Amino acid sequence: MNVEVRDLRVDYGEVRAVDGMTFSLDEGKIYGLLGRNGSGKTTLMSVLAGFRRESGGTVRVGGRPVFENGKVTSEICLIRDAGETIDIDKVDDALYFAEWLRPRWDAAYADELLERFGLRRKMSVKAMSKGQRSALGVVVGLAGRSPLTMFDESYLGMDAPSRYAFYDALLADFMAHSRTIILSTHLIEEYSSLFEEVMIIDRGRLVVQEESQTLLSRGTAVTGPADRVEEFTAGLTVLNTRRLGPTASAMVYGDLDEARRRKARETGLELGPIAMQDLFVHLTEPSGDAARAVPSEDASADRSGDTR
Ligand SMILES: Nc1ncnc2c1ncn2[C@@H]1O[C@H](COP(=O)(O)OP(=O)(O)OP(=O)(O)O)[C@@H](O)[C@H]1O
Repeated sequence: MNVEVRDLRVDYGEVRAVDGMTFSLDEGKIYGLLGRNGSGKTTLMSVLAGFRRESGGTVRVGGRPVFENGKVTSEICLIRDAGETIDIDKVDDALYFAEWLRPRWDAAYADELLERFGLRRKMSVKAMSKGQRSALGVVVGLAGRSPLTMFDESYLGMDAPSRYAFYDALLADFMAHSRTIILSTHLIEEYSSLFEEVMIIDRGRLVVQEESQTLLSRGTAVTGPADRVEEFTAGLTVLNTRRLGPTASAMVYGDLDEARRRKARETGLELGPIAMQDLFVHLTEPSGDAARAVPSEDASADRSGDTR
């Protein structure tokens, strides 16, 4: 299901949690939603799921408004963190409700996933560990096959083997049953290979929306003698510089064409990739407006109010 958001604002009293976001999401893609604590990820997804009404702007999912629109919300699933299912008695009840709510529910697949995560239908939800409750959320989110499925830090408490089982199941099921998936996470490196596109939000605003590979290709680590690094990076957007004695390593954001890359190598500089997590940290630096200084085309369109 495609998503169209225009100038979205969400206020909690005096607090503006989402501050004028405009973006579009395509059908059949996996999006990573990244942002520091309190940047507005949960609020944004709550509005996309129809749990909360927007304070201003418009939200359309599959071309239709979402809030208090049962036809649309039955096609949307937002799995939040592990505490949410705690009021439900047994795993069986959680699955019963999920099946009742979700028109595309696949019961056989739900059973397969339960087994994969070591869960049983008779288990008491209250007695489950945090990781087991997260795994139950994953089962509900995947077996629901909702055309817009969102997982909001749904890995909390899950150990590494369970998280990897989640990533494998998500990719395999997405390949078999295409839908729009949004994954919000702080485990950026672990998740990054799942994302086709990345959205970075900062203080309620969208600062980057890029294909994952494009975003990664915009970051380059330039390493070598400090004076040459300084000379080479003059005029470029430098997110961060580290010095170790006479050597410096600068994190450059922006496209470096082949001529520049050749020049760097000829002057004895090394060029390397930057991890998505490092890019994220520096693009959302509270002190500097790095991302705002070097917006992606999509995000700059967002701020100027253009449509994509
Ligand atoms: N119910 C609420 N009442 C008042 N303010 C709220 C409420 N929920 C969220 N906020 C505020 O809105 C802002 C965005 O919060 P939100 O939970 O959407 O961020 P987040 O990006 O999901 O954070 P985290 O990564 O820590 O989960 C924060 O400043 C938060 O304090």
